[in-house]
Amino acid sequence: MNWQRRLFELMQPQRGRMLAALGLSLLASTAGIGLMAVSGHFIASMALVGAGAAAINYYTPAALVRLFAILRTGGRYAERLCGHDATLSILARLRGWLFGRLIPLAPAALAEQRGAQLLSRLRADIDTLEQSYLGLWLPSAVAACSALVVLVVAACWSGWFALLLMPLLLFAGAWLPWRLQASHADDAAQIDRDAEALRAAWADALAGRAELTMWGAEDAFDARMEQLTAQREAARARTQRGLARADAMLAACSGIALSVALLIGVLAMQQRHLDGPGLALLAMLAMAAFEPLLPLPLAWSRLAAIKAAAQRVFELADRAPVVLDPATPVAMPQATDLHLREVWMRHAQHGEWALRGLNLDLTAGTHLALVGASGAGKSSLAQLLGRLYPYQGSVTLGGTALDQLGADDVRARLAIVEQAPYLFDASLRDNLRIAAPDADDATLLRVLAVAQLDEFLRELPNGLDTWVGANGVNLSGGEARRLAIARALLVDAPVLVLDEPSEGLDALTTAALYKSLAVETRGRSVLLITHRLGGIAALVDEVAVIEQGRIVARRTVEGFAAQTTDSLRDAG
Ligand SMILES: Nc1ncnc2c1ncn2[C@@H]1O[C@H](COP(=O)(O)OP(=O)(O)OP(=O)(O)O)[C@@H](O)[C@H]1O
Repeated sequence: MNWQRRLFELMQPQRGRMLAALGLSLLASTAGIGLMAVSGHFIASMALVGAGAAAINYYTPAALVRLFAILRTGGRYAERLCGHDATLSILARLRGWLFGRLIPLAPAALAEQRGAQLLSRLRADIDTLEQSYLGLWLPSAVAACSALVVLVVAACWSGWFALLLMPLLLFAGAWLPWRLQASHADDAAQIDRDAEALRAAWADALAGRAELTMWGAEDAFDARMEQLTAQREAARARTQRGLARADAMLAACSGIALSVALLIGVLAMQQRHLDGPGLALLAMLAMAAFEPLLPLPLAWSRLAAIKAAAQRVFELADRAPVVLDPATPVAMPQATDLHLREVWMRHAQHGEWALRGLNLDLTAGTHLALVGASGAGKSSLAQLLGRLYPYQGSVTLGGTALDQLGADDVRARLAIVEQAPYLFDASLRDNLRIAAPDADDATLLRVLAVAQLDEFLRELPNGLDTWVGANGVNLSGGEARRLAIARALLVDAPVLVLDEPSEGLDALTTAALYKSLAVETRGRSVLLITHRLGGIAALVDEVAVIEQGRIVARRTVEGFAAQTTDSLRDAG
């Protein structure tokens, strides 16, 4: 299905408002043409009366002038109201539709997209698509219908006049805008590419300002921005020149039409088929016929951008989610033993394997640490358990395959605190309540105490109402991580997976955190992912070692500590 059809289908629910705006716009436009033509006739008649040449019926044309003027002004006002209402509804629908499509894609099917860049590009694309109705299709439809009305009126008076007017209208209303958009398609693509590159550069400049300043790379960065801006402006200027040429040619067409009308009109006057006011009406009609065509060059210069935006949006929306919920999820088992057999997983479809035939058992109530070097695959395992990425091999929870269970059911059993948890631009309370919307303040304070944030909270003048900022920017890394741990504790899930919870914490706080977590999670399973071994004995009973995506050893925590000491002694 081509992109226009799909776009129209998406706009279908707003069909009524769109048609109403079209009708009103057509009314305003034809009333404008009528006003010009009747005014010409009326003024010429009045001049003749003034010269004493004739007596005329004053009332009918005066009433028509008033009627057309009212219809033109009122129609234009109502059309704007209705058109913008339709556009805003289309915008809301497009945004909602796209958001609904994107949610199941993140993160696996959007692996190659950067969050901020994706967001700003989609925003720009949706804004461009929003213009498709009001900025392109509506003026085109109005111009076509108005031209048809003028041709019918002209044909009623003289077939020749209509025949001569038609090619001029076709040239100005169809060929000119089409030619303009075709000859500037490369410029439109260039503007689009440069805008995308500039958006990415701006996102980098804002996020990486400190690095750019620190390493003295600001000038090079600024030069790149300037080059992109200059390139885009050059393409814009070429398009503007094309637009100016098209406008001039349109005005020339209108002038030629006027000359044709005068020529035919004068000939008709000689044969006494037309009087002076009739000639003025004809001339004004010919000129006014081109008025609805004036927005067309600009409207059609938008076509390439609209097409590119639609194709990008549909390409993204058509992507299949990589992790699919089963059509009929199996009922959640009571048991919570977790078994992984020969599990392979990677982040991108053709990327490197992060887990390579991993085997791991976490029977109910076990507290296990997963340790390994950076890049060994620890976080990948947490992401797999959170059902964010597909896998090969067998993963069972309570004896049922993980991919047979509903994703929400799995998440209710498995609470996962990621290595870089996301915090929302909201208060501490709201960030916690995302996990348990009904939790009261006492419950929140209790889990914050378990996460060793009670002292921190006491020092905050606004307590739970403290604003954490976008992605917890107002908190330290360690505070943000502990807030995420507190949030996970609210779920009361039988299996808790903690990815590097001690990152950014001093040894004393780490020890206190592990101790309170040990009490809080008694009877539940814990998978502690870490590369910092200090203090883990307070929380876990066993340690599994991961290397290059496989478990290579598993020991009691005491056995592991003894072996590590021996290895260090041997190395020394
Ligand atoms: N989003 C991603 N896209 C592509 N590859 C990834 C992604 N995340 C991790 N990887 C790759 O997967 C492999 C395992 O990474 P993972 O983050 O699981 O390691 P880790 O043991 O948790 O390391 P660290 O202790 O440094 O966090 C690495 O080779 C890494 O480069």
